[in-house]
Amino acid sequence: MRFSANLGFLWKDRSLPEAIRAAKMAGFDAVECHWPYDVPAAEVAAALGETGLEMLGLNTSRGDVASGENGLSALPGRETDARAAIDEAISYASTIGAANIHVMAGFASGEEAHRCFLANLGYACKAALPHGITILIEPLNHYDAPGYFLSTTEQACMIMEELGAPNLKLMFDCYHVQLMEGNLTNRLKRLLPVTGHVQFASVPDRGPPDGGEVSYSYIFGLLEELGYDAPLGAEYKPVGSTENSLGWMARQLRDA
Ligand SMILES: O=C(O)C(=O)CO
Repeated sequence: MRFSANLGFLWKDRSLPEAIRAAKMAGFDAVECHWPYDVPAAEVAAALGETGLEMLGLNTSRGDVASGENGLSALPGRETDARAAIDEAISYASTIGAANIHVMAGFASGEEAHRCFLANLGYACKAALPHGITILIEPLNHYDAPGYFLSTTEQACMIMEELGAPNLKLMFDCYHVQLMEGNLTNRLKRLLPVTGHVQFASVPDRGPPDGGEVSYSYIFGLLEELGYDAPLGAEYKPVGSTENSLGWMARQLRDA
């Protein structure tokens, strides 16, 4: 069982290179992040090289955060900005050797938004392919992100089927999926072949995975049984220091 530290939430008080070093010290097998763009990619690449950790993925930029944007790729009329964000993510990911890019849809609904998202994802998949990069789409729950375009794995599957791109996969975040759809066991069994990355956090608090309504020791065991051996993304919000939130990992690795 291997774990990836999501540095969008863990060691958020440190610079990205320092957070990578902290994740290594704490025993994580990999790291992932949200929006690394204000840190020069060379600095991130140096910290990854020094620690031997792989950056599994990053998100496309959200757009104008001050005005409440949370992604651009499903916003009709914003194709130029969406594709610039995709190009930026591909350039950053290829410099630091990140294998996945989560293309963020944004707040939108309806048929026009669906067509816009498909077209931008088609652009992203084609541009990412020569770099060996996988494009991920992630359903976000409507409690944290009301009005976000992509909110269920069912919708994500329809999009993946319609586009049919070989490098388009699902980001299965157990936290979001449990809040929107539940039935985690059957969904993981069914969707693992089209899943590019798995993330987790307690439900409903988005805290460490040792409390709340989901038994993650069961979910981690299930994933292992299903032969999924990629690092699992710890994307939770620690209360207090990240180090003090890591008891779950020590227990998990001890009991494995
Ligand atoms: O909320 C998430 O899971 C995201 O990756 C977007 O920030």
